[in-house]
Amino acid sequence: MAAIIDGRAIAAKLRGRVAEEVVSLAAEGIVPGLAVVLVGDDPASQVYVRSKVTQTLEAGMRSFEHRLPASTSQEELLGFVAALNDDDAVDGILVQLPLPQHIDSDLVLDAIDPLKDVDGFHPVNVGRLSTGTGGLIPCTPLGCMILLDTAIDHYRGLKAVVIGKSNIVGKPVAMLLLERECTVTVTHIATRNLPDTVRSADIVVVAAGSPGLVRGDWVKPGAVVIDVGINRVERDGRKVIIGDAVREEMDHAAAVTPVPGGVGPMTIACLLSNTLRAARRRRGLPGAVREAAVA
Ligand SMILES: Nc1nc(=O)c2c([nH]1)NC[C@@H]1CN(c3ccc(C(=O)N[C@@H](CCC(=O)O)C(=O)O)cc3)C=[N+]21
Ligand SMILES: [Mg+2]
Repeated sequence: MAAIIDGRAIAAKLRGRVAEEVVSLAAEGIVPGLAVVLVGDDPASQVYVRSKVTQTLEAGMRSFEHRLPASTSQEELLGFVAALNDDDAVDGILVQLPLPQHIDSDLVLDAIDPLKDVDGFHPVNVGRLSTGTGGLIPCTPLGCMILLDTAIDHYRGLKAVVIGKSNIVGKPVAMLLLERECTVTVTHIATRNLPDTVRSADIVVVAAGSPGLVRGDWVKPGAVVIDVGINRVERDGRKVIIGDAVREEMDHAAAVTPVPGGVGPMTIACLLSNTLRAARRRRGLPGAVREAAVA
C-alpha cells in the first residue's frame, strides 16, 4: 500500500513554525506583512485569496488585502505595485494570477521588488533559483520538495520526471530536483511516449492540469508521486476536486500525495514562510524557516 503524504498536517506544522518565528521577531519590533492583490472577481481566486488572508493573520502577520475591479488598467495596477514596493509595512507582495486579459502579467511580475516577491516569479528570483544563489523560491515547488523530503532520504542520482513546463511549477520544481542531483527530465503535452518516460522515474511530479492523466501502469513500483493538479470535475453528478494522477491505481507506489490535502495546503504555508523570509532578508537578518524545512 502506498503511503499517503499528509499535506494538510505537514502544512499545519510549517505554519506553526512560521508562527513561532513571528513571535520571536515581534520581540524585535518586527511584524511581517503580506499584501495580496486580486484584480477582478474570478470565484476560484476569491477562495484562494480568502485562505491566504486568514492564514496570514493566524500566523500573527499583517495582511493587506487589495481587491481591484476587473476594469483596472495595466497602468493603474503598475502604479499600485509601485506603491506596495515603497510601503515599508509590506514585506511580501502577491498579485493573484490569472490577471484579466487586458493586463500583461509579465510586466506586472517584473514590477514587483524582487526582495518582496514572495511568489518567486520575478526574473531576478527565477535567475537566482537557476544559479542556486538564494532568492525567493516559488511556493508550490517549495511545497512539493518539503513533501518529497518526507518520503526520500537521498535524492542523489534518482531519476525524476516532471510533467508540465510552466513557470509556476514545472520549471522551478525541475531546478530544485536538479539542485539535489536528481537526473531530471521535463516532459509536457507534446512529449512522445510520455508513459514510457514516466515509467523510468523514481520521482514523478505531475503539474499538467489534466485530470487523471497519470495512470497506475505509468508508475514504477516504489516510485514517489507528487500530484500538483487541482481539477474541478463532475463525478456521479457531484462536483469534486481530483488531481492529475489516478490515486486508486497507485498502490504499488512508495508514496503519493492526495488531492485535495496534498500540495495545495503546502502552497499557502510556503507563502507564509516566504513572507517571513522576505521580512528577515530585507532587514539583513539571517535566513528563516526555509533552511530548516528544506535543508
Ligand atoms: N500569484 C499567485 N500565486 C499563487 O500561489 C497562486 C496564484 N497566483 N493563483 C492561483 C494558484 C492556485 N493556488 C493554490 C493555493 C492553495 C490551494 C489549496 O489550498 N488547495 C487545497 C484546497 C483545494 C480546494 O478546495 O480548492 C487542497 O489542495 O487541499 C490550491 C491552489 C495558488 N495560486
Ligand atoms: Mg492538494
